[in-house]
Amino acid sequence: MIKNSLNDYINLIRPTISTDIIDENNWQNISKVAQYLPSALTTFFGFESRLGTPKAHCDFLLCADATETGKKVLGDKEYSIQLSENLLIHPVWKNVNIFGQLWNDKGSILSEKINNIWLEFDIDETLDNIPIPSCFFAPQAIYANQADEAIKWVCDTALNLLRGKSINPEIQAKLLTCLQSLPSGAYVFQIGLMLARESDFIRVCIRDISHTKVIEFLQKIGWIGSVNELKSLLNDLAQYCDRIDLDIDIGSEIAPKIGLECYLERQPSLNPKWQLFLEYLLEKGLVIPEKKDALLNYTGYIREKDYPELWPKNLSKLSSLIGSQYQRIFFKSLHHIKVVYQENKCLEAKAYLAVMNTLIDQQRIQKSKEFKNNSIQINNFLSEQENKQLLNFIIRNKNQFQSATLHEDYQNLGRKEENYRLSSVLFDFPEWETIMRDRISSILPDVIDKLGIPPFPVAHIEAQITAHNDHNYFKLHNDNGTLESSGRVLTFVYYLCQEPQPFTGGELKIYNSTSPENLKPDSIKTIEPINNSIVFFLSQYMHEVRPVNCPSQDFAHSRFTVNGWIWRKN
Ligand SMILES: O=C(O)CCC(=O)C(=O)O
Ligand SMILES: [Fe+2]
Repeated sequence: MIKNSLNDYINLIRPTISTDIIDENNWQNISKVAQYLPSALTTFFGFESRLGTPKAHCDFLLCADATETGKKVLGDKEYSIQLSENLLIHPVWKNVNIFGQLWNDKGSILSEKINNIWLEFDIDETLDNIPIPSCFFAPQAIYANQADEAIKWVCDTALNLLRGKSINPEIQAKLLTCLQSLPSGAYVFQIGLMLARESDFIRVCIRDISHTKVIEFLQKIGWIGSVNELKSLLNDLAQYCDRIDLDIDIGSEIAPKIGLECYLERQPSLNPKWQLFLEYLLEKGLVIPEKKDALLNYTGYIREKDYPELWPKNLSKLSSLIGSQYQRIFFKSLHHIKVVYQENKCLEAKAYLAVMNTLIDQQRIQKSKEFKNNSIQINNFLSEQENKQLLNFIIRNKNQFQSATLHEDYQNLGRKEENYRLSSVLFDFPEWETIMRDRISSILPDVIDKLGIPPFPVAHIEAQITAHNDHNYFKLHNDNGTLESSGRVLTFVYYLCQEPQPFTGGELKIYNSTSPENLKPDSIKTIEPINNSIVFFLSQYMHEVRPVNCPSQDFAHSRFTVNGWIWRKN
């Protein structure tokens, strides 16, 4: 229908997405929407998948960003690409366009305050009319102390324009109460109207609200629902997720339905917590097995050379201009999973599957590929029986452990601050040390091969046993940064603990960097301390042990490791 429509992008990614997520019929309906929208509207779009039902049906959403052409398409009259006339006959699109015009006006409050806009389309079975979006915008963070100032522009300008009429004063008052009641540190990152659903509610999304503060906040703003149920759900989710954002709907009352946006760092291949989280959702009946598997396989990227015939024409033209150091890719990632809670209703989970079209630096890709292989984790390293025996040995020898912080060995790391490392260590365990050394030696050639590093002559294997109990950690360091430690080539860490795991946290994070100065947060590898697994990595990489949370504080419940270093002969 229009030239260079979003359908060019849809057709490209379509073959790479499982039919357990989006079936033929759903794709057709998504295309009916996308044909109206210029691809210049977005570099970041995605699908909302209901996980509990076998129906492979997603809704479609896209983000128009203030720093990209998306903003211009929505309302810059001078720009070469405009919203289609066919859309603008509808009042909702007219309002979006008027909103977009003010957003594009440099001196305006919207131009100052709004970072991006999301348009969300409910994809219906039979979709013959023009698509109508619900609309969310991302304001600059709004904290409690900015409530009075924010409420004015949010209601009088932003929501007013989108809705096409002023917001009911009762709802405005409720919104103000919500903003004022935000716990310290928490902020609103998104505000939306369900324009497609004829609902008067205002959706408010809140970030950096600790899960322990959610209930207090909800009660303060007058939410009615089962506090105990929600509390136990939040406690469960907090164990699997790195962050939970809170979505509430504000009308003259707070809606009983609460959305919990669950975020995990990185993608499933680099963060095993995704799998654990999805298994939890499966156990609760919130995701069907097919969709769980499809989600775990969703991540990936698409390059021009993979699908030359499907590659959008306008992008091919661009790629000849940008030169060979940069390459455009479509990157598919799991954005987050939302769990929806409402008293006396079944819980529901929805996944947000993102597609990002971005330029990447070839050299950087190569580097991070190399890094991905620079640690390996092997499960079931000892037999089940040995694993239990070693654990019992450690627990029996509790009194032989000494504080790690004070030990001279760690003074060698060049970090002498007292609180750099908190844990306790056992240095003397000759029988088990021999067993561990032998086992490690026997697989070492294979490990070196898998890591893709050149073989090196081994001098000796140094080992110790470490216990991380409640609030213990090991801050960022590397293991061979001093003259004395420079002969260490590989670090190994064998994890053991009681089952089920009596602590949370304690992940080992390995950075793609050998110095603390240029840590790249986009290439961190997270290792979960899985019982009876062993990890090997290059000692030169910066790494840290995240704080352990071990509520019982019982020594026997610690995160134990037999850890050490493989030295190079020189
Ligand atoms: O316990 C771990 O996961 C890593 C320990 C470590 O970095 C060390 O002992 O140097
Ligand atoms: Fe270390």
